Amino acid sequence: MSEPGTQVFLISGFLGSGKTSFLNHMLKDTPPDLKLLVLMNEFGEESIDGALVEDPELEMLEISKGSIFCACVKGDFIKALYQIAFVIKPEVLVIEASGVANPTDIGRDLFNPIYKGVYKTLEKVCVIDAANFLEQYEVFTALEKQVEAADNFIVNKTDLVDVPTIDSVKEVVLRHNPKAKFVETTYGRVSVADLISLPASSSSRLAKPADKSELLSDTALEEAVDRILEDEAAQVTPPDRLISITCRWHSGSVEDFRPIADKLPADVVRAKGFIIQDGRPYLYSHVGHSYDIEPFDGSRLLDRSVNRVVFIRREFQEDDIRSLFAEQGLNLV
Ligand SMILES: Nc1nc2c(ncn2[C@@H]2O[C@H](COP(=O)(O)OP(=O)(O)OP(=O)(O)O)[C@@H](O)[C@H]2O)c(=O)[nH]1
Repeated sequence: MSEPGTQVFLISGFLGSGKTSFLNHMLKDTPPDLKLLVLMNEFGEESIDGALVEDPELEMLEISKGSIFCACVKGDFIKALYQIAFVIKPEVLVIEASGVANPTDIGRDLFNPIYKGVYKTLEKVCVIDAANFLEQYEVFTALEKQVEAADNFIVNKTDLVDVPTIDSVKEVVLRHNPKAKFVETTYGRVSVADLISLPASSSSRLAKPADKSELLSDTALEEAVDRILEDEAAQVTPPDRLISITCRWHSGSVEDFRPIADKLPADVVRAKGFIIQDGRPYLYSHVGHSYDIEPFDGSRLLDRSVNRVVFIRREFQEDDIRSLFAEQGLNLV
């Protein structure tokens, strides 16, 4: 019998398109005994998505502060893949890429000889925000790269648009990826079987962690990472110039924060975070020109000692956002 390998499933899609919503749906839809690992990648300096994953039992790794496909944290990504391939050895690895990722090189990364063929298959799904795609597509190169790289497309947020808009979105996607296949939905509710073929799970087939003597030494692994990063064909430059700003503060209510969300500079493309009021967390999520603040019932561990919001924007400055907090009398820490 051949050594069981790992099937890889990449979820791409622009900031706020609905990747985590789809991931949560997908996790409910997979057999409970399947050994599945999620690798979450966030562009923001601080991870918010980790707390949004609804399955408290889930095995999860997080790489924040940049895109796993860009030079900034690609080294961490390659090392994490090494650990996953030989120590964790899941049957399925689901990677949620950051919303600004350029996934062009993922195939080359996964099938690098250092992983000795452990990564068997790669399927790529791109989540599209039907309400914001046509506008974002004009501005952000990452979207074009994500569209070109994917096999399947989830056209999400169809509740917010009319049929001609959905048709226009698909037309643009097909122009860059003529083989694109589409599923339309809301809140990422898609039957996973329509997108990927998961292995029939059997824990008896699970591979054992490799013996330490079989693994590359730390130095050899660093050298392998350097070779991958130095590959001239690799696309390790971020496709779009964006920055992330993290704001933390202690006091204040949801209503104190709302005027800040109302007055955000127009170049903020995504903002999200948690506001704690009377010990209860509220999830703030801002995409495009609108936002929601709703009670959050997630079961994952959440730091309730501080309010924290991450803003992702195009202008490389933060004073205007910090001033909005000062105007509201909220002292940042
Ligand atoms: N109206 C509507 N809102 C949606 C839908 N899907 C997701 N949302 C909302 O859109 C926001 C972003 O959804 P997420 O699933 O966090 O998106 P994401 O792609 O993981 O976001 P990032 O990780 O920040 O890039 C959240 O407030 C969701 O509740 C949908 O189909 N319709």
